[in-house]
Amino acid sequence: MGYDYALVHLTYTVPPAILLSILYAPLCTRLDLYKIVFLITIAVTSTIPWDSYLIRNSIWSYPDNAVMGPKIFDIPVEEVFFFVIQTFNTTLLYLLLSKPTLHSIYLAKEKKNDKWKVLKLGGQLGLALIIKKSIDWIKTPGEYTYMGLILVWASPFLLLLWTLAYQFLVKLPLVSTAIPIAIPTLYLWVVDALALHRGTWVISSGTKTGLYLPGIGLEAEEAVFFFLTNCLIVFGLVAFDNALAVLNTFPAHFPTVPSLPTPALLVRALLLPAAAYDDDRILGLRQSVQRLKNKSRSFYLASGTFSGRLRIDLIHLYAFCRIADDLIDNAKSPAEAKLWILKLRKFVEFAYGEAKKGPDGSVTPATDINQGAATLFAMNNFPQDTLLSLLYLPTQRMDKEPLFELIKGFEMDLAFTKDANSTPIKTEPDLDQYGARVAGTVAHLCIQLVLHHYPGLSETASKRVMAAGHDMGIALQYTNIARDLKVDAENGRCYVPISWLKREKMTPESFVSALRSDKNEEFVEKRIEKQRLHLLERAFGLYEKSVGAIEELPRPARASMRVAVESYMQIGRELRTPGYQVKAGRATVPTWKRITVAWRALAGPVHSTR
Ligand SMILES: CC(C)=CCC/C(C)=C/CC/C(C)=C/CC/C(C)=C/[C@@H]1[C@@H](COP(=O)(O)OP(=O)(O)O)[C@]1(C)CC/C=C(\C)CC/C=C(\C)CCC=C(C)C
Repeated sequence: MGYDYALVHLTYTVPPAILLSILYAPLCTRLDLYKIVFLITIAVTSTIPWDSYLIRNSIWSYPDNAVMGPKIFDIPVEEVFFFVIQTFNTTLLYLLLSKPTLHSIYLAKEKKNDKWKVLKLGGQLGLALIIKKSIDWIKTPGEYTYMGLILVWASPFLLLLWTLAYQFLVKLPLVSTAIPIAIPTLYLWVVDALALHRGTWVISSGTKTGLYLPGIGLEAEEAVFFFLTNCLIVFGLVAFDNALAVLNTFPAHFPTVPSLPTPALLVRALLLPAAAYDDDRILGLRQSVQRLKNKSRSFYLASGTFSGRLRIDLIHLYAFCRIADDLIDNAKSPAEAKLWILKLRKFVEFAYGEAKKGPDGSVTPATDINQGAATLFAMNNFPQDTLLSLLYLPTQRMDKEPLFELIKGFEMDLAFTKDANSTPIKTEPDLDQYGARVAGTVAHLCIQLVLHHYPGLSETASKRVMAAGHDMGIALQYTNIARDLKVDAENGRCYVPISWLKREKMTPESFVSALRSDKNEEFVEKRIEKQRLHLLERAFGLYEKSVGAIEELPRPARASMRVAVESYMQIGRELRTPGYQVKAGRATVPTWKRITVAWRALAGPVHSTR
């Protein structure tokens, strides 16, 4: 009896497991736990018979003085623990690295005889040849026996996973495929070489090739073994995510998706022929994600922490809001902006207008991509690259009133006709109303989506979170205005209420001129800063009043909502830091700080104005 093998775990496999667990804990969902347990169960059950066979046939062995003693089917318990910990570590690394990935956008509809068929067949053929060769090697015992045994065990699983998930294995970013294979493989090569040199485990000499990995002197079989086992784990996870992406993306095939899909449902999703995929849905999602990625660093980061169909709905909602705001903001004339407002209203009317009431009073809701009037209207009136995002706005899951209110908010901006003095924001209540329209509404819609996907909150609690969300939306809008004072001034806009400016003996026009100038006297700069701080004071007042309500939201959306709010309010915290200089007209939050803020928000309630 000895502790050498146990020591290998204590020194090399357990510390990374602890580190990865600490890093991933705030991001971990029930679905992630399900994936981890699923993968470990498959890894352990599929490896035990093979490993046991190898030990009983003396391909490798463990000196008595290196292991503690207890065995399962002749395998030392330390070795069984190895299957568990290796799968755990590689899985956590994969989950961590692929958190930002929205898997649905990597699905691809297949057409007859396109490149996908060739690729799938090529991979299958390659793996089938490997299986054939390894059987030949096993049949003639000798120096290729161990290599043959490794390949004959791993390749059929790889063949199966390739057949089910080849699209994702090829298309996913390398950070979700190659990196989580490469890092644990290189690490385990070093650990294995050290253990072999110490004699913790021994490979018999008659059944190995005698080839070594240059540099660390590791047997080729061991190098192949660790590479393939990590491939198996990552391929398995990719197939799992492929199945989830199919389930989440195609409601026509899978109307409802349980929070923890059964293995049978996952297999059914993987077996859906890629020719049956709805490519408009995939393209629409790709366009909405691209818009989110290009336009908002805060919400893009936050979107990665939401999951399933809620994440998809929020991304389409963001795209709709962004498209509407941009069409109006970038219009070449007030007349064009007015026309966009009319068109947006009409589009929303059409999008909601298709619900039909039957003679018995039953309501047939509009389908979420309206093949009827809304589609036709959008095709005739909106730019090509906005169509799919508009059409996939999740109208059946949200009220229409907030959307009309949002458009009313955009309409308020049209009042800035001649100069900044024509502002519609005369008093603080005017600014609150503007914030309620452009942001309170967005909060209402976001919360509605959350409550649709995670139902069960009582009516009173729902009302409470809606009211708090409304205030939080206004808080974000105040922050947005404080950040964009200079940018808005360049466009002749001033959102600071006239009543506030009056106290400083300023008008919107003089305030805008000061913001545009680089040569202000110190007292003018101080006045500008005072207005910015006043806006932020109100922003944080509203934030403090409403932030607690996030903890009343359904648990699966709580932490993600915290990230969305906190990563935006961080802009306000930066602006409030004494001595902070606004660069290029806009306050930005460095990436490392964004990630830290998001991580802290995921870990638990934040409640901080500083
Ligand atoms: C995670 C994810 C994808 C969320 C989507 C959130 C979403 C739909 C945002 C829409 C943003 C948008 C373009 C709205 C148009 C009107 C507008 C410009 C509003 C301002 C947003 C700023 O966005 P951005 O900085 O990108 O815009 P500009 O560069 O300035 O043009 C706003 C500041 C409003 C955003 C308001 C919210 C997202 C609501 C926040 C409140 C909650 C989520 C509720 C919290 C819950 C409780 C219970 C308190």
